[in-house]
Amino acid sequence: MSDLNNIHIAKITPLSAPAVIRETVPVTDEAAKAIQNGRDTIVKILNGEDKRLMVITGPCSIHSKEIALDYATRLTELQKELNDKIFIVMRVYFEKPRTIGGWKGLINDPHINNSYAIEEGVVLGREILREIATLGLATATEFLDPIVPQYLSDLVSWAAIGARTTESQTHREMASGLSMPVGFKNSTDGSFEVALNAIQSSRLPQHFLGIDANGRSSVVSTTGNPHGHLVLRGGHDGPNYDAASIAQCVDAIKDRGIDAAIVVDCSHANSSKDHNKQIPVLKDIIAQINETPGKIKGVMLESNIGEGNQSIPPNLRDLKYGVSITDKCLDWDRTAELLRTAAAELA
Ligand SMILES: O=C[C@H](O)[C@H](O)COP(=O)(O)O
Ligand SMILES: C=C(OP(=O)(O)O)C(=O)O
Repeated sequence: MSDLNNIHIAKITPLSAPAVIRETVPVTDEAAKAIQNGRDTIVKILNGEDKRLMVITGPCSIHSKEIALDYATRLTELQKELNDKIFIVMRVYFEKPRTIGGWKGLINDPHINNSYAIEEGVVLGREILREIATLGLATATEFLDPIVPQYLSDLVSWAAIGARTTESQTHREMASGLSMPVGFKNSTDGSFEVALNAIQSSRLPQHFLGIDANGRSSVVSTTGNPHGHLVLRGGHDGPNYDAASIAQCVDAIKDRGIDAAIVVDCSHANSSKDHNKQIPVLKDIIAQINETPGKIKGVMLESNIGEGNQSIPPNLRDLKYGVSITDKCLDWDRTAELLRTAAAELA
C-alpha cells in the first residue's frame, strides 16, 4: 500500500517548530518597537492620516547578512534625514518566486550551493530581520511559502503577495491572517482586478490548513486582514504607473465600494526590468502626487549597494560585494540621491 504514496518524494526532513526557532532568535524589545511602529505608521500612511510617502527600498533579494546590514545602516541614516517627507521600509526579501527556475532565495538555499539548508535559512532570516529592526528600521518581505510567516512574521512590518501568487487562494487565506499590512501585486499579465479580488478575499475570515507554533498540522481560522492594498508593478503589456492607469485603478476600487490604497512598484514591468528606468518612474510618481495628493501612498524600489546584477559564479568567493544575484538594482549612491530629490520635490 505504501508504494502508492510519495512516488516523487526523494526525502522529507523535519524542521524545528516555529516556537523553537523563535526562541533561538528571540525578538528584542528594540526590534519589536521598530516593527510595531512600522506597522502602525504604514497603516496611517495607507489611510491618509500620515501624509508622508512610504518608500519600500532594498535589494531584490538578500543573499548575505553583511551586505544586508551594510545597506540597512546606510538606510537608517537616510531615514533620519528624510523623515519629514518619507517613511522608509527596507525590502528584506528572502523568498524569490521564479518564472521557471533559479536560486529561490536565502531561506531555500542560504549557502547558495544547492544544499537547501532551509532550517539554517530560517534562522539566518530571523537574525537579519532582527538586526535590521534593532537599527530602528521597518521591514518588508514577500511571503511565498505559507508556512514561513509562523517563523518570521513577528519581525516584519509590511508583506507582499507577489504577482505570481496574487490569484492563489492559499496566499489570500494566508494574508487574511497576517499581522501586518499586505500589498497585493497586480498579476504578471498586468491585471489589477485579480489583486482587487485578493484584497477583498483577504479581508474575509478564512479557515484553512496550516501549522501552529509547535509545528502541528492545524486548522487555522482568521479574522481577516483589513489592511490589504494594491501594488502596481506593470505587466506583459507594459507599465501601469502612468496617470491614466492610476485613474483607472482608482475608479475600479470605487466601483467595488472598498477603500484600498495604491502603491507603485517602480521596478519589474514598470521599468521593463531596467533598474535605471526606476528613476524616471519615481519622478513621474512624485509629479502625480504633487498634482493630485492622496492617490498614491507608497512606492517600491529595487536597490542595493552596487549597481545591476551578477550571475552566481561557480566559486562564491568571486561574488561582487553588494551586487544583486537576482534582478538588477540601483546602486546606493543613486538611490540616496533619488530619494533626497524626491523628498525635496514632494510638496
Ligand atoms: O523580483 C524577482 C524576479 O522578478 C522574480 O522573482 C522572477 O524572476 P525570474 O523571472 O528571474 O525567475
Ligand atoms: C518578485 C517580485 O515582484 P513581482 O511579484 O512583482 O514579480 C519582487 O518584488 O521581488
